[in-house]
Amino acid sequence: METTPEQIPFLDLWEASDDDEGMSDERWKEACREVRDACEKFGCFVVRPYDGVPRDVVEGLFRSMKPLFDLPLETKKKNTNPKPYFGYAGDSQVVPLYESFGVENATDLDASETFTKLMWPQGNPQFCQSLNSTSRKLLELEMTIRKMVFDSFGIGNQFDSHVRNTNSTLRVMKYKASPTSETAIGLLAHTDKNILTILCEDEPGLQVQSKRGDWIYLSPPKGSFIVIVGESLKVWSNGRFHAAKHRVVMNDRERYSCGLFSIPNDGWIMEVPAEMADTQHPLLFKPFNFTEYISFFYSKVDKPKENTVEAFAGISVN
Ligand SMILES: O=C(O)CCC(=O)C(=O)O
Ligand SMILES: [Fe+2]
Repeated sequence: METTPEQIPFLDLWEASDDDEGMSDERWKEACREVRDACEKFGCFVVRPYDGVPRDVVEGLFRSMKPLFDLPLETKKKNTNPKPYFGYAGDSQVVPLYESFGVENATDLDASETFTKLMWPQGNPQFCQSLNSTSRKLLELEMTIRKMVFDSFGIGNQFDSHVRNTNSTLRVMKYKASPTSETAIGLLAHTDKNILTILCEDEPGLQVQSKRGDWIYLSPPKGSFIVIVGESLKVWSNGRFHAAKHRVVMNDRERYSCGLFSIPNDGWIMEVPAEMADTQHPLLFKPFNFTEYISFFYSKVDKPKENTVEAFAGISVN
C-alpha cells in the first residue's frame, strides 16, 4: 500500500507579529496549539528564521567553530566534564566522524569566558561573544517554546518553577564528510534525555524517525531552528509528547551544528504535574531523580535500549 510521505511541521511562530507589540493573544494561543500538536505527533518541528534570533549571531558562532575544532587534540581535551557528552567528545570508534564540545551554562558570560580561555589562553573575544550571545538567544527561544507548551495545557503558572529547576548547555558539533562515496552515520540514532533541544546547522544531515518508523530527512531553510522533544518533557507531559528518535547521516560535505539543551538540574525529582493525569490519561511515570536516571541510562546494568525511561520509572497501566 502506498502511503504519503510524512512531513515534520515547519512553524512560522512569529508570523504577523508586530516587532514592538510582539504576538497578539490570539496568535499566541494559536502558536501554543501548533507547538503542542507537533510535540504530540512528531516530537520535532522546525521554527523558521525570525528576527528574535538575528542571523549574524549564529553565523558568527559557525564562523569561529572551524578554528575551534582545528585546535590541537591536547587543547581540545582540556574541556573535561564527568557527564557524557558534556565535555570534549571525539576520536570515537563508534562515531568516527563526530566531534563535540559541551559548554555548561554558556548563557553566563563567566562560563563562556572560562571555556574560551581554556581553548585560547591568549584570548579570543570574538568567539567568546558569539558563544555567549548564541546561547542566550537560543535559550530565549527555548523558554518561549517551553512557555507555549505549559500554556497549551493551561498550566502556564507552573512555568517559572520548572525553569528554576533547569539549566542549559550549549554543544557545538563537527561531523567529517563521509570517507566514501556512500553516506555514513555521523551520530547514532538516539532520543535526547533532556527537556527540549534547539538545533542550528550549516548543512543538512539530521534525520528524525516518525512514529510510523520512517526516517525523515530534514532540510530546513538556512537559519532555521530544529526543535526536538527530550524524554524529560515526554515524562512531564505524562506520555502525550513523543521523544523523537534522531540521527545524523553524512554525505560528501562536512557539517557543523550547535544545540542548546535545556536540562533538569542535578538531583531534581521529576514528577508529572497533577493536572496532566486523569482517567483518560492515567499516570504513566512515578517521580524520579533525573541524575539517577542518567546514571542508569549510561550504566552497564541490563536494560532495554528502547523506552529506557519507561523501564526506569514507568507505571504499567492495564
Ligand atoms: O548535530 C545534530 O544536528 C544533532 C545532534 C544531536 O542529536 C545531539 O547532540 O543530541
Ligand atoms: Fe540528539
